[in-house]
Amino acid sequence: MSLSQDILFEAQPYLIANEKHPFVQGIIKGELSPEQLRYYDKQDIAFEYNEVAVINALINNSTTTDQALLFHKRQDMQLHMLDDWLKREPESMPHDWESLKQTTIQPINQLYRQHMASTIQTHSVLQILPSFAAGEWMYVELGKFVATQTRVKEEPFQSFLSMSGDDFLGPKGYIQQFFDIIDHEAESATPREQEQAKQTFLKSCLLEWYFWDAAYKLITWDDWKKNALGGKGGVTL
Ligand SMILES: Cc1ncc(CO)c(N)n1
Repeated sequence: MSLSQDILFEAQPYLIANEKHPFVQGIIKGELSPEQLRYYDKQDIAFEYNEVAVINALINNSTTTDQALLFHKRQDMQLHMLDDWLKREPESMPHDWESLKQTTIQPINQLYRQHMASTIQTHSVLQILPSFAAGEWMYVELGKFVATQTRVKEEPFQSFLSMSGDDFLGPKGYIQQFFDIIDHEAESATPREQEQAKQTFLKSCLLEWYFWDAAYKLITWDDWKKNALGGKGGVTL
């Protein structure tokens, strides 16, 4: 079994848990409040900017020119997507550089961003790529899942999880190419390095669930503070 097959097998329970999460169910049914959507929006733009740094590291540490070109193409898409996102200015939340820079990175987002960024210092595509590819894979799979459900047609729900299309799917799509790169790099890696890469992927899948959960419950550092300083022994956030 290739490393990517092994990873995907172990990632299945995480995918099912993400499908069941009330935020994902809320996208399908159109049952999320403006506050929940705004929280997600703000945190996710900041998350995607962090991905720019991770993709840069993938370009820097590519072991072939083809890899570098693929990551470069993905980076181009990322920056265009962010540019389009920032141009949308709903009344509830202006999307511009200044307000984005002032957005507080909330606890789970910080944990996830740092989980991904911490792989950069390995200078290894095998260690960096799974941290990023997991979220891509999760969103594409969730997109396929919501497409099988009777989902509401109204915006913003309809456009949610629509990260599919030819760019990501099929044998030449990003997802398969990322897994091919992981398998190629695994060939010259030790079992321990392969295990580390797998655990990195699975941790990203877990943090995907917590990312929905934080948006669903609107969890902030203030909640963490109140919980810690409230003198009631704390509850699980
Ligand atoms: C948290 C998160 N994970 C993955 C994606 C897909 O890029 C996203 N937009 N946000």
